[in-house]
Amino acid sequence: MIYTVTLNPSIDFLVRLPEFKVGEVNRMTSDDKFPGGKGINVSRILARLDSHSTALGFLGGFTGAFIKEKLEAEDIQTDFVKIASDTRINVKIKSNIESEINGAGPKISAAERDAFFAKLDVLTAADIVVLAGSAPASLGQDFYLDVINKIKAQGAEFVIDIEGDVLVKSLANRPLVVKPNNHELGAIYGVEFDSVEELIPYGHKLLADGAQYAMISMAGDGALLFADGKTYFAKAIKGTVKNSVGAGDSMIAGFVGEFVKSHDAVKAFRQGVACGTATAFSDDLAEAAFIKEISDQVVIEEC
Ligand SMILES: Nc1ncnc2c1ncn2[C@@H]1O[C@H](COP(=O)(O)OP(=O)(O)OP(=O)(O)O)[C@@H](O)[C@H]1O
Ligand SMILES: O=P(O)(O)OC[C@@]1(O)O[C@H](CO)[C@@H](O)[C@@H]1O
Repeated sequence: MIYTVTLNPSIDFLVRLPEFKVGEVNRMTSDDKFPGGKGINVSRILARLDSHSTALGFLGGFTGAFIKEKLEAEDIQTDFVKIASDTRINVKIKSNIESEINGAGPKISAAERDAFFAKLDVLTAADIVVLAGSAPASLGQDFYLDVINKIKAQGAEFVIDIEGDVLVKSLANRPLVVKPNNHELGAIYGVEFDSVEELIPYGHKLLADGAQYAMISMAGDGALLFADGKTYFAKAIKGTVKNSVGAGDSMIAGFVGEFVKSHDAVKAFRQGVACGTATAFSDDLAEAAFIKEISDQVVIEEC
């Protein structure tokens, strides 16, 4: 069974306007509200690919109720800890430039934190847990290290998609796959990359430091896979970007969903790239038929 953990879910409030003018009243031309947060996005894509997952984390207030209702309407099993504070709302501005304003997240009490750990008691060696996105400020990013210890103690595998030094610290526990984007990878190792070639040694470093597989996503510049000492490149597919929010999460979902079935990392990478690309070219997360259409166009070559 695949579990996803979203410690800090969000309603993604997507607003469209022709030009965003700072310091003035801006009027939207249209808007949408989506259930968001990285782990939740992974569960939503998995469901579209007919892969079952259970979404875990913290949800509270009217915002939390909205997310739960939307996930249940998509037949996604949920087992969130109900919290006293409201789940955050993240604003995604689609305009002449794309901007995002993400909340710090609600207060999580000690009892709510303990209730979350109790949910992990069900994990077994047959499970994979996808940990994705920020932790609410009240928990702190180091909380992930305790969660990983618990997952390992239960004998389960984990996948981690978070920013910063906690990602690096998690590598020693052998995550199944990690997927920093090129900017996150540069920030982790304190380097700036001018070309794809310059990224490659750092992708192998992720494996040397403990990751079983690593992908590096590069938005409109494609993606890299590091597997069994080899490097693979997937060239970006051309298309019209509608909303790239969740492209990275879709890529993780595609990889994990396929890897669970075939244990073939290259096949899983292809599905990951297809899901990420299809989401970038969709208003919400991608639908299954579009993922299939894009998948036929993905070309992967060994570098
Ligand atoms: N503009 C684009 N054109 C083509 N493919 C794209 C584009 N944006 C994303 N993709 C595909 O989706 C993958 C993941 O996207 P990206 O690198 O933006 O992830 P991310 O930075 O983690 O995204 P996010 O945090 O918004 O979910 C890319 O490697 C690429 O294959
Ligand atoms: O603030 P975090 O947890 O880092 O990221 C949260 C978020 O930006 O990530 C998803 C897209 O990847 C969105 O659904 C959500 O709003």
